[in-house]
Amino acid sequence: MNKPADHPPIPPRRVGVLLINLGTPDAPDAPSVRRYLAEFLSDPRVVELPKLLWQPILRGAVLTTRPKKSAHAYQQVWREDGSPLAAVTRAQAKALDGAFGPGVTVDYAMRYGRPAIGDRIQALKDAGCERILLAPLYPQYSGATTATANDKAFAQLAAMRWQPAVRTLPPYYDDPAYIEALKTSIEDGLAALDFQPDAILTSFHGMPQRTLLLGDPYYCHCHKTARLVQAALGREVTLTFQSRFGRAKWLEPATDVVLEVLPAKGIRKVAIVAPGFSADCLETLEELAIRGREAFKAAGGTHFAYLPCLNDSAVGIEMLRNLIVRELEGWVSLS
Ligand SMILES: C=CC1=C(C)c2cc3[nH]c(cc4nc(cc5[nH]c(cc1n2)c(C)c5CCC(=O)O)C(CCC(=O)O)=C4C)c(C)c3C=C
Ligand SMILES: [Fe+2]
Ligand SMILES: [Fe+2]
Repeated sequence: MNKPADHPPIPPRRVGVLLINLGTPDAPDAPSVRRYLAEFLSDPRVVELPKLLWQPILRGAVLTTRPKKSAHAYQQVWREDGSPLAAVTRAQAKALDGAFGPGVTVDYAMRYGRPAIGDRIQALKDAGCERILLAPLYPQYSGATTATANDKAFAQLAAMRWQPAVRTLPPYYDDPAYIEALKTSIEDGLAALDFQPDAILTSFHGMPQRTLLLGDPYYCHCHKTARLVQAALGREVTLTFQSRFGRAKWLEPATDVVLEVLPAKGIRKVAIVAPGFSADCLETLEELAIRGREAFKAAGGTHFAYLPCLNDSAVGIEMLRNLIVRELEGWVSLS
């Protein structure tokens, strides 16, 4: 049967992989940070307070003070190619594009800001992707990260007449490929130091403690990752939670508090790593590598090293490639 002359174009069938991360401002200035924070902190998966209570606080107190302070922090870590989180995620997508054969396109999107998840799903579909793997790059699951990224993708699907089939990448907090990549990366980082640390800290982004009681597995996923990293390294690691936000009680122990008390306990040399972040970002480069170092030294610490995230390192990309190949099984043959 012939196609009617006005039939919509049909591109060749492809598979898409969409890497998703949190998102970041477009520029390190207060108006851009304000726009970003307004979207991020209005997400009910992130701040779980009734809208009528939270929006006045957000619009009144938070968005009038925090953007300026955060913009200053972003300026400390901004790169020539933009925000570290955006630059690294872009590099990860580039490194993985082509790694799954000619029929698979790898792209990336951000939950907040740009490139928007909805736009990239539509672009993949327009390019012929009838099957899409959504890959939120959070090793440990939480409602505030993994779930909201998937929600946003599903909201786009809800508006599409011809939806692609989708799969989602499960959290990989205990995946041997992830633990092995962390082990290699940490060992390489330690070997390059001119000192041997008395303690290794694994710092994970915090969450309100209430989320644990409400059934979010994030806390347990972080603990399992830390325990497996400890076993893989064959030495003790100390788990901490960073980036406290707001007045509620957050998961403990807090990274900044631990860094400040360690020197008094005779631990004056530390190395700190952030296994919960797939890409270095404000929270690692400014909060840990800059402010963490200052706090530790001010408290009497003598040696401090921040070990980078897996980013687009060879081991990091190989790990992501392994996870993704597994999830694409049955969609593409890659033997
Ligand atoms: C890796 C997992 C993350 C969890 C869990 C998470 C929870 C969470 N975060 C906030 C508030 C803020 N986070 C901010 C930055 C930020 N958070 C993550 C990751 C997780 N957040 C990343 C990767 C980043 C960095 C973004 C970048 O541009 O580099 C910020 C903005 C920066 C600032 O003003 O400090 C806020 C605010 C809450 C409330 C929360 C849990 C409910
Ligand atoms: Fe955060
Ligand atoms: Fe922070």
